Amino acid sequence: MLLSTRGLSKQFAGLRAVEGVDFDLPKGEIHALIGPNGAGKTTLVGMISGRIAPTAGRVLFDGQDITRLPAHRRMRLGMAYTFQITSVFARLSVAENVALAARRRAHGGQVNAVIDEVLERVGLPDRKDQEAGDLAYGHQRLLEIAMGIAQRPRLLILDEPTQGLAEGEIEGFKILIRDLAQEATILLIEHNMHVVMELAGRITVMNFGAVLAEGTPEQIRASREVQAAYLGGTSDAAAG
Ligand SMILES: Nc1ncnc2c1ncn2[C@@H]1O[C@H](COP(=O)(O)OP(=O)(O)OP(=O)(O)O)[C@@H](O)[C@H]1O
Repeated sequence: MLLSTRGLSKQFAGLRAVEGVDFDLPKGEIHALIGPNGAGKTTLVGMISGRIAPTAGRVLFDGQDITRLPAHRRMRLGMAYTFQITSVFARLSVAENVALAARRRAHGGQVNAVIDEVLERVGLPDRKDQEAGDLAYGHQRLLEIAMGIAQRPRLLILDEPTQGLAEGEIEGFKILIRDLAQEATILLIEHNMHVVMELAGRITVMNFGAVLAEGTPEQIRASREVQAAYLGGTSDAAAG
């Protein structure tokens, strides 16, 4: 396993946002985390990445207990995280944004090589010198992914990466993720069920802070519990 959680829990005041989650992510998998709004997905991933301190439980990365490691130390171990809301530096150029991320792992002349390589991979090589804030929204999301890849992560966590993307951009995103999966394990919080069903090898469904179901896309699509969580059990919500 590249990543495991055991009994991972977070309470905000009286609210149990995440409760006793045991989660396992094998190396090389594309894994989707889905669930209704407020199910606890972002909180769970926040505890995995080190942005949120758990109330109870443990996080293991490549066999090491990292529960108490700060986020920047987890990055150095090979975790990269892109946010739900774009987090690019609007006044810096595309290349400068990538350089900030690349310097976490590369040095000197290597940084320029990493910039060229990752911008090529996400399809933004022509945008290198443009101010990031001037990019179209979909391109800003791709830039964020480029910043993630530039850290050469072993685990890449993407929080709602296709939100706000146009249909054509989503096609490009799927190709990009399949390509990235050759070298990194991918954990994807995603609301677009078509993307989830096409990309994910396995899916974990959360509801009310707990894991409701886990399985292949076929198993999740067929699960009555999952259908109930999404639509009161009346339809095949998980299919689309
Ligand atoms: N900092 C916080 N303080 C208090 N409550 C919070 C905080 N962060 C999240 N919550 C609550 O915890 C619960 C889980 O939220 P979380 O954002 O993890 O869900 P989610 O599954 O990611 O939802 P969405 O799909 O809408 O992003 C929600 O009820 C939310 O209101």
